[in-house]
Amino acid sequence: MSDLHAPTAPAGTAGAGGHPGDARRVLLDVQDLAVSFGGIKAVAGLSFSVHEGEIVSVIGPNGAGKTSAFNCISGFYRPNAGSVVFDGESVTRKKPSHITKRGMARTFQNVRLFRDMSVLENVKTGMHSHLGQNVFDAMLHTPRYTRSERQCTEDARGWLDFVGFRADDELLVTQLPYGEQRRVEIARALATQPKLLLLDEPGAGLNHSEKNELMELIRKIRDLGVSIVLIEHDMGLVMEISERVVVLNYGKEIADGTPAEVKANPVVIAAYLGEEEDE
Ligand SMILES: Nc1ncnc2c1ncn2[C@@H]1O[C@H](COP(=O)(O)OP(=O)(O)OP(=O)(O)O)[C@@H](O)[C@H]1O
Repeated sequence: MSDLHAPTAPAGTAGAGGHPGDARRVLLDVQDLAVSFGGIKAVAGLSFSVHEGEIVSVIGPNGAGKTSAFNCISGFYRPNAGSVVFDGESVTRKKPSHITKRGMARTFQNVRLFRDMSVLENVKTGMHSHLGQNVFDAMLHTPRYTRSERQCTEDARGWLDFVGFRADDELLVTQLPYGEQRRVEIARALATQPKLLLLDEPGAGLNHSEKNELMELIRKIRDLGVSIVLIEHDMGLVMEISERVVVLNYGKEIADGTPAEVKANPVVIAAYLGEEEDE
């Protein structure tokens, strides 16, 4: 399997929005991010940062702007204001393909896989950003192409194995149960060799034992040197897995701290109680 390389630049100090006292290098720094849709301010001045090797959860009531923030950070939405600096480079308003190449990968709230492709082909699409093939190699099936295809298949199977995929990788993804589709999506994201992985509600639709396996997998990914940011509604999962929790309400962060700090924060409690009253 391909090696995953964590960034090797020297450690700096925590940037604005980071947790005080965290001396690890800041990998992602989001400052004053904003995006609106018509009159709706989905993200309204969000600032937070993520350090190398950190697991951070982003939580908040429904409609708080979590997915919109992910979409701005990963290039799927163009923010109206603010900045996103990733691994020392401004990636604000850059295309998703550019951001993926720089080392940021993501999954989606509703699994997004190529429905007419097999599991293996789906994972192989994650590798195209860093393959040495060109269109002539592919057309003429040169020895270089054949070699690289073989390596690609081997690596894709390695990632499927890593995420604990148990079914037949020649199946179409639509033939898989939901939990397995989620694993394939994570395998495809890992195949891009990311430094940072954004997971949008990875626990949604999973049963209790699948959620435990997911937590194990997230820790395994972090142990490769990959930083992880997850949006998640399952508070049990969030509190157990996260080193730090960023809480959003109305597009802004209202708290940023350890799970224990956030759980005891009256502003956070009020935001969630407000949600219950709205229902
Ligand atoms: N493409 C869009 N067009 C119009 N409005 C949008 C769009 N994307 C998000 N919104 C609106 O922006 C607000 C924030 O939505 P977003 O999905 O980011 O919240 P969220 O915190 O991820 O919510 P949930 O937890 O329910 O997934 C909502 O009012 C939503 O309706």
